[in-house]
Amino acid sequence: MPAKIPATVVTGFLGSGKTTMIRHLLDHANGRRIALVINEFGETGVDGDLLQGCCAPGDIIELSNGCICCTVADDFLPTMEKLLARPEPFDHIVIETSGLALPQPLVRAFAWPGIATRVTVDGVVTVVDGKAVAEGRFAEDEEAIQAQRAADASLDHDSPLAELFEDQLACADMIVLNKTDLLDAAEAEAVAARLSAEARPGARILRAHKGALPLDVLLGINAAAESDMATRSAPHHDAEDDDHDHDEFESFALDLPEVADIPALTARLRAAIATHDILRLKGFVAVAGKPLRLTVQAAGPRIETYFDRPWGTAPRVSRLVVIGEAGLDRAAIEAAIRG
Ligand SMILES: Nc1nc2c(ncn2[C@@H]2O[C@H](COP(=O)(O)OP(=O)(O)OP(=O)(O)O)[C@@H](O)[C@H]2O)c(=O)[nH]1
Repeated sequence: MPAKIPATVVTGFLGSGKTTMIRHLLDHANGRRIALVINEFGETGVDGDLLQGCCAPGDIIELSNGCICCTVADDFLPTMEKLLARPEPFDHIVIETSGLALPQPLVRAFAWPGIATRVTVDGVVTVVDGKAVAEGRFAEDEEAIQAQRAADASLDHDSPLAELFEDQLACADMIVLNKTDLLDAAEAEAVAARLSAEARPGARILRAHKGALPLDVLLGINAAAESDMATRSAPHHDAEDDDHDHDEFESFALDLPEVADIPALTARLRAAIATHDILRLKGFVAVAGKPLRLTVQAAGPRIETYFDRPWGTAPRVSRLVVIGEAGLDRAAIEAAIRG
């Protein structure tokens, strides 16, 4: 029987640096043929666009019908079948889950008949925004939990952000403590200690800047993760409990006219993010007089803008995707960003 194709599942919260790490990996693939499956939260795909040119065009598949962990049977398995049916086999498959996905249901799908004999999960790599952890963005608000429990004795769950974070860590073979450039030595130590307390035994924790880790470190872990799922659940979950919906989070796209003043746009974005607790914002903006499109990225409070490539024949449409916990005040956010 031919050897199974190894697949790496890359997970990690919104904006932690998954796409950046994968871009680095693909740029250093040294001729290895890697297929990429990308899943994003929200209907506008930004990651696939950012990764264009890294693989042969047909080797990137975007799944945009909702979060991969909820659409495994309808979307993910047929996609794998198609990849496996290609006449030229891939050396490796990399799957970037959405920042809101639970990795467990996806990894479990690799045990399904039809897939199990042909692919194996080489490893689950969880990317962590070290600065966000240091700032306590995934920490429990103990007072709020106690107040909720006091009000409803049957209630036994943590904040959606904290639960997701724990689930993503509990599944990992390797945890990438990313964004070390934003941490001092003591913060980095404290974050690493927190991660190792929540990681499964034996999971490696690697520090990284912009996810720049060698391919041979990220790939080739040989974990066969689909075969030991019982060890990959966070304490708040039963081993087989994939119960998960995304009602706790929402996203919308916002179209803008051409922008003349980038610092003014950034200031409006900063104010909107702070006021409305936006978790993630990303997209492309047309700037007056500029042939290149402006990529705009915000992970929590930090905003990055850079010109990446000419619009070419694509319409100069400025579009930003906004993601936050459910209940975003869309009208107010739109007004704040438009100015
Ligand atoms: N300062 C700093 N920024 C980083 C680092 N790695 C990634 N970023 C930035 O963080 C932002 C989000 O990075 P992405 O790679 O798009 O994150 P992601 O996890 O793919 O995001 P989603 O797919 O939306 O969940 C971008 O602005 C990156 O340039 C890092 O090591 N340091």
